Amino acid sequence: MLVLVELDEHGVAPGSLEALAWAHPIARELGEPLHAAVFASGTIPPAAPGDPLVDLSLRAELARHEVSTVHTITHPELADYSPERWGESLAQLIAGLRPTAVVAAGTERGTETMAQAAARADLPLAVNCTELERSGAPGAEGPDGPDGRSWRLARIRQGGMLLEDAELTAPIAIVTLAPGAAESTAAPNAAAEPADVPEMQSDVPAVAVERFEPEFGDRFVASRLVGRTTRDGGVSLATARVVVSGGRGVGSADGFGPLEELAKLTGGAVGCSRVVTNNGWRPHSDQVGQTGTKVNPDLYIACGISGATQHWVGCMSSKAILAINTDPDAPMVKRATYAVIGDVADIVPAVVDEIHRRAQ
Ligand SMILES: Cc1cc2nc3c(=O)[nH]c(=O)nc-3n(C[C@H](O)[C@H](O)[C@H](O)COP(=O)(O)OP(=O)(O)OC[C@H]3O[C@@H](n4cnc5c(N)ncnc54)[C@H](O)[C@@H]3O)c2cc1C
Repeated sequence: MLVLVELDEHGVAPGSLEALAWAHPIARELGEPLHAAVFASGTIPPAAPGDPLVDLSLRAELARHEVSTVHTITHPELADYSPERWGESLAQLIAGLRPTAVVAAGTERGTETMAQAAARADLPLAVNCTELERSGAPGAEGPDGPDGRSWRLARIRQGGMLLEDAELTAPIAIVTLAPGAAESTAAPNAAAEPADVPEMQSDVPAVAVERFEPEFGDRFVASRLVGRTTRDGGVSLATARVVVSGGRGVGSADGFGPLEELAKLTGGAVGCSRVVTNNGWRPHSDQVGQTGTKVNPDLYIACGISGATQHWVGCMSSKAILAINTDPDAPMVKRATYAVIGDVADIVPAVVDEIHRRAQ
């Protein structure tokens, strides 16, 4: 079984930690080793001695998730992200490895890469899955021929309004994990059973590293990165543990000042509803919901947001929701874990003042 592992500046990206945590019990159930694929472009810190491709902390993280082998995909054309090149690389790796299943986080990049890879490998793709298990006997014949395998899966559809049970028949199951559908914990006994994974140098985590160099023909068509804009610090909306989100009730772009301060004090990110982006108060990248980002923080603070279905599907996976609203009957208030009935322009500055007071 193969997991596409995305990296960020801290190592394995949060969505990929979830994908690893989700995949290893499935691999164990199948009695198969867990492999990881990483694109060794830019983000991987340099070399451990004798192992020039994957740094030690990354290997330790992968070992904690029972990964036995990491395939580092390297090519001069992969210095930057390119959906076509990533997809083609993954398709070539899949063709060589023939894993039973390939799993990626349902991030934008994970989904895009898996769609590219599946199309190039002529395999079906199931996105936003929450469950995956083999439903036929190993080696059983499926409609796709002797290699066809049957899988039962559950996946989230229609912006989160429908949980679908589905049957997938394919020689290799290509799936993405719905964001927030798994806890990003390490395997419980991974550290206790180092003998399960191949032995490496004593000071190097026991994960085998294999370099994979894809081939791109001269006429390979791919999009190319032409510029980069950096966010000024802070955490991303999709991975923030606290999201302070504002709706029409915030009143104006300036009304977001106290929300930004609260997000800063809680180490969180600012989100918003579509009314807010339609009004030009915040950029679309801040929008939470069906046509925005799906978030799953520990705490979602919904300020002056009614809780329309299209917004709710973007925040319903939050562990706790605090609604601040003047209307006690607003759907967001009814569904929230906690609610404060009042004017957002009074409540949020009061919370900010209280945090400052307690910090003194
Ligand atoms: C196809 C489609 C896709 C969509 N996708 C999205 C999406 O991705 N994300 C999204 O958010 N929406 C989306 N929408 C829009 C969605 O249906 C709602 O219109 C939108 O979420 C409402 O935004 P809101 O809660 O800010 O505004 P409103 O629904 O107008 O609610 C404002 C809330 O603020 C409260 N309020 C007013 N003043 C104050 C105050 N001073 N203090 C405290 N509370 C106050 C009110 O009681 C009310 O509950 C989509 C719609 C469609 C049709």
